[in-house]
Formats: sequence, structure tokens, C-alpha cells
Amino acid sequence: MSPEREPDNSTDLAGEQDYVSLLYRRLDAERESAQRRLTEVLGQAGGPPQARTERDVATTLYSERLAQLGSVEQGLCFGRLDFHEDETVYVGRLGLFDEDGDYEPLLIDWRAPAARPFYLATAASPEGVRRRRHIRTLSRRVVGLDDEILDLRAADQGHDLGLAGEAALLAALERRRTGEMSDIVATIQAEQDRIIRDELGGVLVVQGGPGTGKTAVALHRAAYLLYTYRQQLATRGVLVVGPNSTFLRYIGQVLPSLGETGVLLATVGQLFPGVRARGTDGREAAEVKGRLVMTRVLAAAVADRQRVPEDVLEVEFDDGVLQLDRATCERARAKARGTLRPHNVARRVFFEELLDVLAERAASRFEVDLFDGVPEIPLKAGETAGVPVLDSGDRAEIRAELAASATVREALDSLWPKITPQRLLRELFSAPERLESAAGGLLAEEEWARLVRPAAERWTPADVPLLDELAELLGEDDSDQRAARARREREERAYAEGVLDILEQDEEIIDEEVLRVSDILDAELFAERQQRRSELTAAQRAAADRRWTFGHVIVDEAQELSPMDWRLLMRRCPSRSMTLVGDVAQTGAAAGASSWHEMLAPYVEDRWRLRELTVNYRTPAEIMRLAAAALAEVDSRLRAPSSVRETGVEPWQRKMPEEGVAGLAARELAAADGGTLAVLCPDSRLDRVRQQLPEDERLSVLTVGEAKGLEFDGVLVVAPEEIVAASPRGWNDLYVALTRATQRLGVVYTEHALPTLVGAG
Ligand SMILES: Nc1ncnc2c1ncn2[C@@H]1O[C@H](COP(=O)(O)OP(=O)(O)OP(=O)(O)O)[C@@H](O)[C@H]1O
Repeated sequence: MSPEREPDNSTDLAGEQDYVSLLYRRLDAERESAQRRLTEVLGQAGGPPQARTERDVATTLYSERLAQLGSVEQGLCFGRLDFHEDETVYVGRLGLFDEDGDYEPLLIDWRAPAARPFYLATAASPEGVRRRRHIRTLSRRVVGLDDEILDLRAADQGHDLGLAGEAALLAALERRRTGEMSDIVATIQAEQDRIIRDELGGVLVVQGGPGTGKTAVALHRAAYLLYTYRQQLATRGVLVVGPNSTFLRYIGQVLPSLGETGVLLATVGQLFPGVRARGTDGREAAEVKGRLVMTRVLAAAVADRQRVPEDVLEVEFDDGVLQLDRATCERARAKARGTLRPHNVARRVFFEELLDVLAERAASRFEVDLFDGVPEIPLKAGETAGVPVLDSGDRAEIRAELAASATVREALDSLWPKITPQRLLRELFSAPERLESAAGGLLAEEEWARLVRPAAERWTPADVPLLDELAELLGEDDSDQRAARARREREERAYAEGVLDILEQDEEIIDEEVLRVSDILDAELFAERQQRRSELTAAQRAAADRRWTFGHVIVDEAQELSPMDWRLLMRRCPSRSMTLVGDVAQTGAAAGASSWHEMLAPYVEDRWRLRELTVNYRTPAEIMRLAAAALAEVDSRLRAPSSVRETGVEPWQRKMPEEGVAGLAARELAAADGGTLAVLCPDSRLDRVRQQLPEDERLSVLTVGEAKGLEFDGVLVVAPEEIVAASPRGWNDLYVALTRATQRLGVVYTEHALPTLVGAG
């Protein structure tokens, strides 16, 4: 599409300013009203539980509304569509209505169906649109207009990449980077829009090269889904998974500006409540931990904790000793395992079995003791010896005593202990003999030996899926807690019934009050209220609950996740309503994916749909030519995405010892003209390079892994030859490093130049 442009015209500018000012007045009025209501609610206190619950709901509602209204202050309205039938629609960051008139829409939310032509209309397929106008604002002032006339005559003069709102797009892309990602609502392109608005159900995979807007699309999709399927998603929330916390900080501000709060942003390492994975694994250990075979290693480690005695176990009880022989314990273990319940739950069965046996043995011993020393009286004709001395009540009492005895419990615990995932994993990794027993038949010795580490070591991100797996294998015997909860509920109900009785007897009390009390007793209503309360804090509640399942899960840099990471995520999303975005050419993690098919087959077979993004909005064509040479080394069949723009600045390459990096960085930082610069280096050089460089908030020194998903105005890649040599996925890493810049790129060799790059440069 090659739109004809109408020149900016001051009458239009003034007209749009009037309209935009009207929108801001409406926004202010909404804010005042939400603030007033919030203040009113906060001013109330006391009252019955129902009133308190309602106040909680209202407080959260108005606070969220205020946050949402605050987040759209910049760029409230950014577009206008004029249709052939003289209809005009304004598009913006949220919907506003004319509440004084007949509730006409003044501004259409970008996510609403009516806003769609703004992103999709082309000259060839104008969807009734005559003119698309991008409105540029600075604070509340209109500073420019970019018009496109969608005229079929212009359609075949088409631009190769089919860009919509080209001037506004290029202006957005030229912007200096601040270190925080911004939203792209004003300039979403058609191929991106189709992904953002794709249906909710099933697994959607978005494959796209660097800079094609995968992250941007994933976040806008979260906002779109919450807007469109609010009922379905608000209670369960949306989980957005990113590769590391630097990345989460980078994208953290985008969603509030899209007006969304029902989203939990997390790394996989943050998804096991109570564990903070702050340690790091070596590349090889992480790779082994990520393998699917670890499920079998862990299952074996759990089975190893279900022991039987070599010969007999002696259990002290009541001034005597009872014996549990190996065969009896084996029978009890087989029965407990046969229930197929998790370890901590099946333990109850094991205990019950052995308590039965012990009770039997204790009863016999008691009977023997009773008759000890008593002379045997010969049986008369017709008499039998079968009548037991202890009746069933006595036997039950002995069993109860055994169950309550600390020594008995200790003895049984030594065979089948109650154990947490954390304890089991710590004890497994800190004891080579335990590891050998569990992993010996499944991993080679040099593989399982990589997992050995001291017990005091910190948890790492790769431990988290293992803990999650163990939580499933071990389970939680919560029967005591459940019994306690049921007892509490019975007591509360009895109390409420008592209150109701008193109220009914008291004639002074009005009917309404009585109704409120009886409300508490209505289980359905009670459950519903609980539900409403949880709706408001879905993201927070989800963060604290390992068993939480999300309405939708979005995974960014999905290629980095290991098979064990996927198992964890799939548990969090049994509905398999997921959006996975990534680029298999950028995989750096040793346990990461090289094919979407391989990664997904265990969970959904081939029931997933693929969409591709093909245009690179970040990296200029000059830099992309160099990066394409690295991509060819990854796989010669892969094609780099086409860059949207050229800058006229070629990337440069130079040989220089490490000490020279500081001077080059200072030069590049100056050239970035107030923008950001990243120095990307191999892990082994990170500390030394960091020490050389001054503290500056515009300057970041990172490894390639840390820079994944980020972008900077300028980038210096140090020692590319070492980045390539450092891992089997070294070329993928170099490709990632070379595609982080929006303006300028320099490559500094410390040893030998890479012939591939020299040829391309
Ligand atoms: N339609 C658009 N309008 C304006 N800017 C855009 C658009 N699409 C993408 N961008 C910008 O392009 C840059 C790259 O986008 P993003 O980080 O989402 O790409 P990516 O595909 O996730 O890249 P990578 O795989 O390298 O992490 C960002 O600055 C983003 O804001």
C-alpha cells in the first residue's frame, strides 16, 4: 500500500485539538468520579461481613479504574478513521462515552472490534475506510497529523512490506530507547494485529526473527484477551513468562499502559511459591536438569525413600519390643504403592498396614504375658480354646496407643518419612550415593555427577521445575488440615445459627438485618462471594499458589525453556490456552528447543497453530546484513526477517585488546546522543569488562543471555569469536548479540576475526 498523503493543515490541527481536549475533559471527569467513590468507600467502616466484603470489592474496583485512567494520560487518542459514509471514529488507549448525551462513543478502545480497520485497512482492502489519520500528541497537545487516503488507485504502487501508518511507524522506530519497552498500540501492523486478536483457545505459536515484535505482540495479546474475554479470564488470570528478571523489568511497564492489571509476570524460576531461585547453574548442569529423564530420576529418588528393613526392625512399645520383619514391610509397601497415590498420601496406607500388624503382635504378646505363669487347665470334653481374651474394643485401644506412640511413629518414619520437595532435592543433590542410586541406570556417571552440590547451595532456576515435579510425586497429606477446616466451618455455622436465633427473638431488629445474617449461612452465596473476592486479586493469589491454573499462559522467548520447564507450565494451564512466542534460531540454553514440534508433541501432539512474523522493526538493514551471516552458520536454510528501515550507518568491526573497550564505549555512548548503549561480552569476560566501564544509567554491560529480548540504541559486541566458541549454540548467541541494536553496532575482536563476519561486513 502506498497511501497518498494529505499535507498537515492547521485548520485540521486546530479541529483535532478541540476534539482531543474534549476527550481529556471526559477523562478528567471519569477520574474525579472514580476518586470520589473511592474516598467514599474508604470513609466507611464496620458493619456486617457482607458490607465489608462489598467494600473490599468496591475499593479494588475503583483503585483499578483509577490506575487504568492514569495509565492512558500520554497518547490517550492516537487515531481517527473516516469512513465513506461520513462516519468518523476516534481510536485510543481506552473507551470513553458521552455520558451527558446519549452515551455515544467518543473514543473507541483499540481492542474493540470497531477499532480493527485502523490496523487492517489497506488501499487494496479498505474495509470502508476513506482516510486513516495518525494523531501525534505531546502531553495533551496535538503536534502532528499523518494521513493516509486508502484509495484503490494507489494500491498497486505497493510497498513491499505492506506497512500501515508508515510515517507514524517510522517515527516510533526512530525513537531513542529508554531501557523500558513502550506499547505500540498506535502503530500495530496487520500481521501483528492478526496474532493479537487470534482466538483464545488452543496453543498458538508465534515464530519470528529478532525485532519482529514478538514480545510487543505477546503483551498486546494479553491486554486484548483480558478485554475481550474478561469473564473467562479475570478469575483465573493470565500468566506471562519471560526468560529472566532483567527482561521482566524491561517489559514491566507495558501492560499498565495498556490498561491491564490481571496479569502475573514471572520467570519459570519464580513459579514455585516459597522458593527464590537466586543461584546459577553451570551450562551443563542446567542441561541435565532440564531433560525429561529427570522425571524418572526423581521418581526413583522418591521410591528410594520408601524403605524396608534389611532383616527386622525392632519397635519399642510398652516396655517391650515388637518386630517388623522385611516381608511384612514389603507387603505394606506394595499395598501403599499400589494405591498410586503420591508418597506423602500413600504413607498413610503404609502406616495403617503396619499399625494393624503391630497391634496384632502387641495383642498376642499381651495375651501371652497375661497367662504367663498361670498353670494350664486341661480342656473338658466339648470345650474349645478359640475364645480370645481381648475383645475388639481392647484391640482398638492398643492400636490407638501404638498410633499415638512417638517411638512407633519414629520407627515407621524411618521407613517411609513424610518429606517436602525441598528436603528431598537438597538431600538428593548433596549425597552422591543417593544420586547414584536414583540416576545410576538413567544417566551416565559424568552426567549425574554434574548435579552434585553442597546442601547449603542456593536454588537455581533449573531446580524449580524439579521441585514442582517432586511436589506432584510427593503430594501433601492434608487430611488433618481438612478435618480441622471442616470442624472450624461447623463451629462458625453453629455460631451464626445462634446469632440468627437471637436476632429472630429480638423484635427490635429489622428484617433486613436478619436477612443479612441468614445470608452468611447460604453456602452458595458464600462461595460466590469468595469467588468475587478472588477475581480481584487473581494475579496475587496465583503467585502464592502452586496449584493455581491460569486462564491463559503467554510464554516469551519460549525457545529457551527446557522440557522440564514445559512440564511445569503445562500443569499451570490444563486448558492449553496458550500463546508461545520465540525464535528457534535464537536458542541459547543448552536444554532449549530447536523445533516447536518436538517441544509441543508430548502435550498437544500436532494440535497447535503457527503464525509467523516476518518484518524486523528493530534492527536496521545495514546491521541485519551482518547478522544474517551469523544466522547462516546456525542453519543455512533460515532467513533473517526483512528490516523496515535503513539508517545509512554501517556496522564497524575492529581488533582491539580488552583494555580498549572503555574508550570505544565512551565514543559509542556519545554517538548514541542521549540514548542507550550495551556492551555485550562472553560470560568469562563480564566482570573484567564491567570493572573498566563507568557507572552510567544509559550504559549496560551484559552477557548475551542477559541481553536476550532487550534492545539498545547502540551495541558493542566484545570477543565474538569467544561467544561462538563458548557453547554448542554459540552462533545462535552471536546472532542474538548482533540483533540488539536499533541504530549502531560495533564488533570488537580481541583475537581472531570470524571470517564469516568479515566477509559480510
Ligand atoms: N508495530 C510496531 N510499531 C512500533 N514499534 C514496533 C512495532 N512492532 C515492533 N516494534 C518495536 O520493535 C522492537 C522489537 O520488538 P520486540 O522486542 O517485541 O521484538 P522481538 O521479536 O521480541 O525481538 P527478539 O526476538 O529479538 O527479542 C521494539 O522496540 C518494539 O517496540
